[in-house]
Amino acid sequence: MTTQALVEQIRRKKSFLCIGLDVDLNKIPKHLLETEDPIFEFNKAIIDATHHLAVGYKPNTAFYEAYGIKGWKSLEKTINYLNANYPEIFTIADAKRGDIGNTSTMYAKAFFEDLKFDSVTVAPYMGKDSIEPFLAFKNKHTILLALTSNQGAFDFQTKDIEGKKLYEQVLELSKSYQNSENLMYVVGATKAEYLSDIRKIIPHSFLLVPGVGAQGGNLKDVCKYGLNDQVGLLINSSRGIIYASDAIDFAEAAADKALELQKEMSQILS
Ligand SMILES: O=c1ccn([C@@H]2O[C@H](COP(=O)(O)O)[C@@H](O)[C@H]2O)c(=O)[nH]1
Repeated sequence: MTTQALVEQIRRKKSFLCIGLDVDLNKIPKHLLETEDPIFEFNKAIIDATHHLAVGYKPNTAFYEAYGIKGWKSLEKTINYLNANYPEIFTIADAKRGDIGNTSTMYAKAFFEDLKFDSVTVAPYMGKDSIEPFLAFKNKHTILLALTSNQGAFDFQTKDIEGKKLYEQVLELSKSYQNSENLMYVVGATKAEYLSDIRKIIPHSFLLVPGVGAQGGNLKDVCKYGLNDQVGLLINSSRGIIYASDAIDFAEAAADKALELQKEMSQILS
């Protein structure tokens, strides 16, 4: 998907919401456990109930890998279902990959060619030759971890190195990579106070912002400095939406939570 198609969808739906599909079999309604593929049935119901309110879905691959080959099959069915039924939706494989060049190419093929995701999250720690293989794919997006939402972000990412914070170095250096127009960045909603400085370095890039909802991040705080002329934000909420109810009405309850965020976004955009 092109960035322009994503921006058009955001403007049409008045939403920049991304719903995280982090499926935990201990948290989903019990009746689904009797079906052949509970993870897929759960995702399908959530997607059907919320697709008009969200512009993206983000399965975190850990929640599928944890269930072995069955989990990977559920991930494949989920992305195929999205691409077949809602082709306008932006899809993110939250896999946090990155390795030496030839291995990164294989990761990129797995997520962009085999599973046909629009984007994948990548860790920047191994540098340029670990990231450029992902960037080589046209109309696919590489979402680089910049300043993450967790407490451990302060262990390394905010450390001063030669007068700049490490995450600032990541943002600046990555702009010089080949095909850097295919880059987006992860910035946690819990780090909203850094967004004004971040926007000085990457004013035009899209940011994937997890941490709203269960982690305590706030939509308004993020939008204050995070928005740009193309909106430039994808706000993710996973547990706060998909586990709104563990009863038969789970999909409707998720839609209600998604609607609350979409309404707030619609107001902010107008
Ligand atoms: O900095 C980061 C990077 C990724 N995540 C992921 O986003 C979701 C957040 O889930 P919630 O339930 O809305 O808290 C999850 O998949 C994380 O692994 C993040 O939270 N922070």
